Amino acid sequence: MNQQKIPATVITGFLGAGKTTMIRNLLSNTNGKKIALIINEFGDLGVDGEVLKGCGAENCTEDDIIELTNGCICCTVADDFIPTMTKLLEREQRPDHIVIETSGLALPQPLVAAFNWPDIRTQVTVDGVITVVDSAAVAAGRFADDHGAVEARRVEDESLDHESPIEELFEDQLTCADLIVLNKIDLLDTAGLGRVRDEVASRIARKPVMIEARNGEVPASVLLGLGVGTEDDVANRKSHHELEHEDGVPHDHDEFDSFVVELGPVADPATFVDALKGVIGEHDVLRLKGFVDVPGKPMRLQLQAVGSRVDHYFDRAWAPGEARGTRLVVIGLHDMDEAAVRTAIEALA
Ligand SMILES: Nc1nc2c(ncn2[C@@H]2O[C@H](COP(=O)(O)OP(=O)(O)OP(=O)(O)O)[C@@H](O)[C@H]2O)c(=O)[nH]1
Repeated sequence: MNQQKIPATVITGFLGAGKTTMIRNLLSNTNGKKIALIINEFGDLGVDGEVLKGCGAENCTEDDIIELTNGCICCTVADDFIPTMTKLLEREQRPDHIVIETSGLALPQPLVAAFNWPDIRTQVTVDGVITVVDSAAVAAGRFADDHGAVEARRVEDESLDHESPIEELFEDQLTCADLIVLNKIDLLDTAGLGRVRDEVASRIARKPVMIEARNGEVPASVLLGLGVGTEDDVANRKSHHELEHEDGVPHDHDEFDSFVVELGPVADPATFVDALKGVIGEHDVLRLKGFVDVPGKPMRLQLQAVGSRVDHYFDRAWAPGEARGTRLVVIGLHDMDEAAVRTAIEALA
C-alpha cells in the first residue's frame, strides 16, 4: 500500500460562483492523475453530479464521482463525509488526488477539521482550500447586504441569529482559503475587477493568493499541488459561527431553503427563460438549476440561473428509457415564498 498521504483539494465558494465549471475544466487537464471527486450540493436534485459525470473524463470515471446527498457537507461530516472517505481509502486502486466540491452554502471549516480525525489524518492531507468567487456578483453588491434591511428581518424573525447569512457565508468561505479564484472576469472591466479585488481583500485578515479566471479556466498545475496541509491551520480560520458559539452550538442552514419544481415539457425555451428571469427577480431567488424537456428535441436542455443571470444549453441526449421531464431546483433565503414561486414557475410551462 502506498504510505504517502493522498492530497485532497477542497473547492468552495458561494452558490453559482463556478465551482462545477472549474472542476469540469480541471478534469480535462490533470495530466493522467487519477482523481476521485466528492461532490455535495444544496437541494434535492443532483445537478452538479450529472454535469460532472457527463464530462466523460478517463482519469475520473463515474465510479470515481461520489455524491453526498444527505444535506450540506459541513453539517454531515461525521455521518456522511468520514464514512465516504474511509470507503474511498479502502479501495484497491487509490486515487492520486481527491477533489471535494462543497455545496455553495457550506462552511469549509468543519470539513477541513475532519481531516484531523485519526483514521483520516494518517492517510490524507488537505492540499489546499480553493475559494471560487463570482466576481460579477461581488461587483453587483450581492455580498454587501444592506445592514438596515438585514436587522429589520432579524427583528421580525428571531430564528435568524446571524447578521446577514449571505455575507457571513461569503466571508467564512474566504477566511478558509489558501487560493482565491476571482471567476467570471469576462463580465467586468478592469476598473470593476480592481474594486472586486479590494473588496475581497478587505474581508479577510490572512492574505491568500488571488488569481483571476473566466469559466473556471485555471490549469490543474495551479490548482493541485498547493501542499498546504490546511488541517493544521484550522484554528486560524474560524468561521463567524465558531467565533460566536465557542461552546459548540451546532451550525445549521435554517436561513436558506430549497425545493424542486417538476414541470411538463417546455415548448419555447427562450420565452420560458425570459419569464423565469422575472420570477427570479420578483422573489429574490438566489440560485435555480436543472434540466428542461423541450418537445421534439433529442437533447436535454440544461438551465443554470445565478440570480437573474440565466444560461441554458443542450448538454446531452436523453438516454434511451430515461424519463424525460423538466426538473428545477430553486434555492433562496428561508423567507422566500415557496408556494408563490412554485405557482409562478408552473404557470410558465
Ligand atoms: N459569464 C460567466 N459565466 C460563468 C463563468 N463560470 C461559470 N459560469 C456560469 O455560472 C453558472 C454557475 O456555474 P457553476 O459552475 O454551476 O457554479 P457552482 O459554483 O458549481 O454552483 P453551485 O454548485 O450551485 O453552488 C453556470 O451557468 C456557468 O456556466 C464565467 O467565468 N463567466
